[in-house]
Formats: sequence, structure tokens, C-alpha cells
Amino acid sequence: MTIRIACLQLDIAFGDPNENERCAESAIESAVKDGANIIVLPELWTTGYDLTRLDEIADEGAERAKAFASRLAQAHNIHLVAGSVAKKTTTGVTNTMIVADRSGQIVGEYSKLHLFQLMDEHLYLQPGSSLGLFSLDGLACAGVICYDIRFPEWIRAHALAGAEVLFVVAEWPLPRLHHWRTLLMARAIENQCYVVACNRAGRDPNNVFAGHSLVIDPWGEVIAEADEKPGILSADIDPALVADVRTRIPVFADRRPHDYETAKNFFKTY
Ligand SMILES: NC(=O)CCC(=O)C(=O)O
Repeated sequence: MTIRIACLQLDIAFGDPNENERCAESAIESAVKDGANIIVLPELWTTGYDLTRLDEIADEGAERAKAFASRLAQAHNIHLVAGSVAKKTTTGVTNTMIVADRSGQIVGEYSKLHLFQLMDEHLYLQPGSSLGLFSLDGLACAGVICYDIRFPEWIRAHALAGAEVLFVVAEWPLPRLHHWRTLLMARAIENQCYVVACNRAGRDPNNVFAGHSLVIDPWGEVIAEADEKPGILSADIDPALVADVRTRIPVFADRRPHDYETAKNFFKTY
């Protein structure tokens, strides 16, 4: 059975949660009309990278984003991988992904583990400390955020737990478009999973963003790719393909973790 995915490649109004919610809701309605079962939003889609104003605009406990995701998921009977938002906590602000299932339950919450210094995240945000695993109608899913895709061992931990679909939400700048496409394809091929990657479009005061949201199958084939403009990228995925590819080339069964450990200390002996 196929599942229709829609990535909402939005342009994000800098530091304006009200305007961004309005745009996201209207894009969600369009994707629903097109038959989407799972809808994905980009990274920090309510505020953008307006990090100097987080005191004012970050979402207390991500409660507003959770209410938004829960209401729309239930109203439209869809799963909503509601991108990430700046979540205010007692120990600082995190870059946190929220996932609501079709019943309106919040079934996933993951805070970005690897903070991206080139965009000053380490100055304003706290890293998370938990895995990004969740389940949607029995489909084993993982969610990661932008820079996280440069850490294959982090994605592997999710694949080893059984993830069949990796959702990536991002604000990835245009100058590194080549890295974005190549890293996403590599993560799909090495983990033999679907990769659904939703990037933002447009620009902010510091960056021009790449767009090019992608859906890649477990064989590494790009089945849908957006251009750089705002829009909705739709694709149908077939979860049965994951088991098929994993049977054809049994990468997981052929792993030799014990031997990988021995490499760690090799040069320390000199
Ligand atoms: N928002 C991000 O994490 C951007 C990551 C990025 O641009 C990269 O090159 O990595």
C-alpha cells in the first residue's frame, strides 16, 4: 500500500509566528486536497533563524506548535511531521521537532542534537538528548534536523532501531546544495530506508536557502525533487520496498560492529 507524502517547502517570514502559521495552515489544506497522508514542514518554520529575538518569539514548551499540529492532524485525518520550532524550556531554547498523528496525539518530539555553529545555533540553543523515533500507523519512522544529516552514526542508530522512513526537516542554504543532495542520497542508500527531506525556500537576512526538498527511495533513487522556489512536493512511497532492498543486499546482517571498535585505538598505540 502506498502512502502519499507532501513536503511543504515554505518561504518563512522572519520572526513572525502568526504569519507563518497562517501560511502553513493554507499549505496543509492544499496538500490535503491533493490526497496527502503525511505532511512535513521545514525546520524552525514558525520563527526562522531570528535567534536574537528568541526571548520574545520562542514557543513556551512548544505548546503552541503542539496545539497547531494536533488540531490540523485531527481535522484533516493526516499525520503531521510538523517541522521544528524554537521551544522555550527552563534550561534554554531547543530546536524541536513535533509530530502529531491522525488522531491528534503528539507521538514524536525530538530536539536537534548537533548544533550548527555556522548559523550561530551554539550561541542561542541547547542540544537535545533523545532519539527521534516515532511510529505512524505502524510505520517505523525517525526524524532528524538539518545539520544532523552530516552525522551518519546518528542516523544509523535510528536505522538500527528499525526506522524505515527518515524525515529530515531543514533550513539548508543554497551554497551547500551539493552537500544536501549527496548526504541525503548517501543516508538513504547506506540505511536502505526512505528519506523524506523538507527544506525551506526563500531568504533571510543572512542566507539564501536551497529548497530542493527531496523524496529518495531505499535504493537511493530520487523519486521527487523540488526546485528552489516555494511549493509543495508530493510523492507516493511504498514501505514494502524497504524490506525488499534490505533482503537483496543484507547490509544490516553483514555488519561487524566488534571489528569497527578495534579501529578506535589504532593510532594511539604509536
Ligand atoms: N540549519 C542547519 O542545520 C544548516 C546545516 C547546514 O547548512 C550544513 O551545511 O550542514
